[in-house]
Amino acid sequence: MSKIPVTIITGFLGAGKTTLLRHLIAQSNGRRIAIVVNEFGSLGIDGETLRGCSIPNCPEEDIVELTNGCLCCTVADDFIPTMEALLDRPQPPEHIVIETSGLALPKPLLKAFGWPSVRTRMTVDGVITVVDGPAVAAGRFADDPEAVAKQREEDESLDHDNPLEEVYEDQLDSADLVVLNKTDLLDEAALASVEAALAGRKRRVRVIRAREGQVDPAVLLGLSAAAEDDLAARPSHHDGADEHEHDDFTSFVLPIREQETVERFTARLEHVALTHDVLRMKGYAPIAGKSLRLGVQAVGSRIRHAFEPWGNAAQGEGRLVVIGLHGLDPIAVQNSFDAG
Ligand SMILES: Nc1nc2c(ncn2[C@@H]2O[C@H](COP(=O)(O)OP(=O)(O)OP(=O)(O)O)[C@@H](O)[C@H]2O)c(=O)[nH]1
Repeated sequence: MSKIPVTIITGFLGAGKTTLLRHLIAQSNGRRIAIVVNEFGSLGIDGETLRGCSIPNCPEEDIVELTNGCLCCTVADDFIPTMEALLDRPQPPEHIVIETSGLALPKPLLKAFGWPSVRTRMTVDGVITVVDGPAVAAGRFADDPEAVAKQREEDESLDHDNPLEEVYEDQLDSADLVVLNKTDLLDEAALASVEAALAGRKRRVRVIRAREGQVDPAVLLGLSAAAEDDLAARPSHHDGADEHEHDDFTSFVLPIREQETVERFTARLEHVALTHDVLRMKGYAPIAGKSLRLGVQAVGSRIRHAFEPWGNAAQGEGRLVVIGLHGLDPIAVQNSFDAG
């Protein structure tokens, strides 16, 4: 029996993983693809976004959500049973795509594919790392990405005390393919500089540019990497550690009451982004006089919004998932939102 290929999509918070997945589903040409979405925090926004994608060949039951946080800590209880359940369906998927949380270290997930019940039936076709071009160009993960890449080549024991940088580098160092996304927000010189930094890394992988995650599925699927057999070539800052810390990051959900207008709501979000060091906000709000809800996405201070159906969510009850570094105070963020 041939093994079912699994593609892992990783990449930092807000890099464009869900956007890329939507494109992939829309272009799947009837191929039976099951999607497993792992979220950091307790509210599954990505799964909902995908379910609401209204793409005809994307049935809801093919989207499975794991919202219990870190995959590697829930492998036995959550992840393995989920994968087994997918395999045991009367019509098993032809391909499985896993979107990891933007804060996930991919290596523990790769290790899970060594589990006996999974190893015989699935193989990791490839790890695709989506990179947020503007965030890297702005030095969000390292003060000077090029200098760090160079230094890293020279010094294996380089001390990284920035948890963001560690996550970002672990995601890159597990990749079989890097998608440099949001090219519309960078000029050619900035793109070339980010590419140079990526090319300077020890693990050499192909980098392709993308806008709105638009990459041909033929490029993404079918890499035949068998990554589970190739762990040693994918270094991690956490190699050798039995457990890793989750305390670096925090996530909470704020209830959002009805907002007077779209502008008032986004102004409040902007105020939060300016006054607190938030990494990511996503959610939805009721807007006075509107039957649809307003979906919002914020990466740093860049905010996007669009009206969307309420789906299965309770009508009129808005929610905002906020993710930041440890110590981000929910009450202070709520106050900042209210004052905005
Ligand atoms: N300008 C621009 N925005 C983009 C592009 N791709 C994605 N976005 C926007 O970036 C935001 C984050 O995109 P997502 O696809 O939700 O990112 P993600 O990696 O799934 O985010 P997490 O699951 O929270 O880690 C959304 O507002 C997208 O619309 C792009 O190529 N250009």
